[in-house]
Order: sequence, then C-alpha cells, then structure tokens
Amino acid sequence: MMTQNTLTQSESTTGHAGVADVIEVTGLSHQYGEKLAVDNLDLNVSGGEIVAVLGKNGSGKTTLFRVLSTLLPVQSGRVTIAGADVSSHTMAARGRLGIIFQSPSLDIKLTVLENMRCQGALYGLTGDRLRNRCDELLNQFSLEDRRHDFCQTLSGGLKRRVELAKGLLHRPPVMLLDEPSTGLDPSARLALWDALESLASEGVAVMLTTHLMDEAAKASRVVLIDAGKKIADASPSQLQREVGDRVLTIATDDVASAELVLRNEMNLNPLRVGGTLRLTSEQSGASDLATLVNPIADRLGDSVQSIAFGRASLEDVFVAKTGTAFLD
Ligand SMILES: Nc1ncnc2c1ncn2[C@@H]1O[C@H](COP(=O)(O)OP(=O)(O)OP(=O)(O)O)[C@@H](O)[C@H]1O
Repeated sequence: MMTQNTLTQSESTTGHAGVADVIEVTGLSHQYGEKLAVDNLDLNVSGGEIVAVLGKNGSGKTTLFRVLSTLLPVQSGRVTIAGADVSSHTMAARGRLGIIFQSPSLDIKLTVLENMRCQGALYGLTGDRLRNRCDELLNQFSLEDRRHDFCQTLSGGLKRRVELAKGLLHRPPVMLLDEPSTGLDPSARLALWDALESLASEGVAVMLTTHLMDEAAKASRVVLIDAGKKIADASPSQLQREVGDRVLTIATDDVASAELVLRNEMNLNPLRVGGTLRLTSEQSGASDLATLVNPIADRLGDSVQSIAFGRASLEDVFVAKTGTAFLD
C-alpha cells in the first residue's frame, strides 16, 4: 500500500546535495478561518546552517513547521524544499525532509533497530542498504549498544537521538525539528545540539522551532516571529548588536514609579520587561551605559534592588522589536 510517507523511486533523493539545497519560503501566509497564523513570511535556509525560528506561544511556529513538512497545504505563497515545490511536488519535497515532531514518534514497544527498520521500509530502503545505513546512524548517535533495547527503556534524551537517527535514514538534505528540546534534561539538550551541529557540518540544512531563548541563541541564525510575521532574521550576535550589544537592567521595588522617574526626570526611554526596566544605548542616548549606573542609583534611591550591566539577550532584541516582553 502506498502510504503518505512512501516515496516512488523517481521522487526519492539520495545523498546530501550540499549548500545549494535550501528551504525557500516566499510570501507564505496561512489562515485558520479569520485567524491569520502566518503573515506573508519569507525565509531561506542554506545547507550547513542551523536556523532557529523563535516565537512566543501562538506566534505561528507550528503552523509554519506544518506547512514546511507538507502536513498543511500552502494557502498563499511558495515553499520549496531542496528545489521541490511542496504544492506541486509534495512527495518529492517530503522525500528531501527529515522531520522530528514535538510529540515522540517512536513505537516504544519496538527496539531501537526495529523502529529504524520500519522507518527505512517506509522510505523504500531494504537489505544491505538499510542494514548499513542503520549501522552508520547508530554509530553516529552513539546508540550501537542500545540497538536491541526496547524504546520504552530509553531516557528522553536517548529517545530523541533515536528519532534523529530515524529521521536521517533516507539521507535528507533538510532536517526540520519542532521544539526539539521539549522534555529533555540539560545534558540531553547538549547531546541533541552536538548532533545538530554535526549534521550541519555535513551540509544538512537544519531548521527548528523553539520558544526557548537559550536554545535559539545556539543557532547560526535566528528568525524571530511575532503574530505570524517575521520581525528579525540574523545571527544571534548580529541581533544583539542591533539593539546596542550592551543593556542596563534595573530591578526596583516599584517598577512603575521608577519608570516615571527615568522618563520624566532623566529623559531616558526604558522598556519594561517583566519586573525590570531595560535600557540600551539607543534608548538612553548614552554612548557609554556604564556612566548611567550611579545617576540612576542616586535618583531611584532605596527602591533599587540591583542595576546590572550586561550583554543584550535575545529577549532584549524581542522587546526592542515589538515593545513587549517575550515572556509575560
Ligand atoms: N487548527 C487551528 N484552528 C484555529 N486556529 C489555530 C489552529 N491552529 C493554530 N491556530 C491559531 O493560530 C495561531 C498560531 O498557532 P501556532 O500553533 O502555529 O503557534 P505556535 O507559535 O506554534 O504556538 P505554540 O508554541 O503554542 O505551539 C494561534 O493564534 C493559534 O491559536
């Protein structure tokens, strides 16, 4: 039987084709009834890049992921995966994708190897080709000694590694991951990122969605989305430089009063982020933010809990671009 995941021989791909193979999204919009979830979005990912699509809950990440992974139709705009248009050449596009969903896709009653063999069969891999590819991936993800273990006995991190290995069986040039760190402990996250970096170093285009700032900060590029719109697209360090690189964070007992003092008495333009006030060089007009520390401390007096001078974070970038906090 031909399943959704089965590829015909002519549509399947073999091997990574390198940096020319990219995700190309042009003018993509997606609506659920009246709700515009993705709004005229442009996005490109080249082979060898790890691109994190970062947005708050409800910003449109999953919708974008589902359109790219061919689970939702393209309503408006164009999406190509390694040259295959997902609307007109859906099966070819799917064959060029490795997809890791947020919810685990392993059959926990099967062993690691059995899970991989099932996936291989779906992609038309059999015999020596399948055996050799399984061996290669089990080795790459340090899973050789777990190959005959039932997946229900594996930790969350190991399960994720099996999912990655499964997703790569057919050597896709593009890897899509939806919130890949969900449910992983810190060491499993590190292992996952090692695996993603090694994929990228082989020329695979890696795109992941996340609502975690620290995860996005590890990517080679961050695409920030808000209410379905792309609001920034650059490397984490470029984005941080855009907001002035350095940020003064002021924590006080009464953030509303402190904000008034800074605005009215010191002619500064702080942004309120949660219970703190943040100032970049741009907002303060001061080329050296450090010179503001003592005057602000004097003016706010005892209500100041702390004034911290540090590097801008992706949170500051989000605040600067949208005027709202990332985490409310
Ligand atoms: N099937 C649906 N029907 C109607 N509205 C939907 C549907 N799926 C998503 N939405 C809405 O579209 C918007 C974008 O949702 P989406 O799930 O893509 O965002 P997200 O960034 O992935 O959020 P989360 O991190 O919470 O999964 C939200 O306002 C959401 O409520």
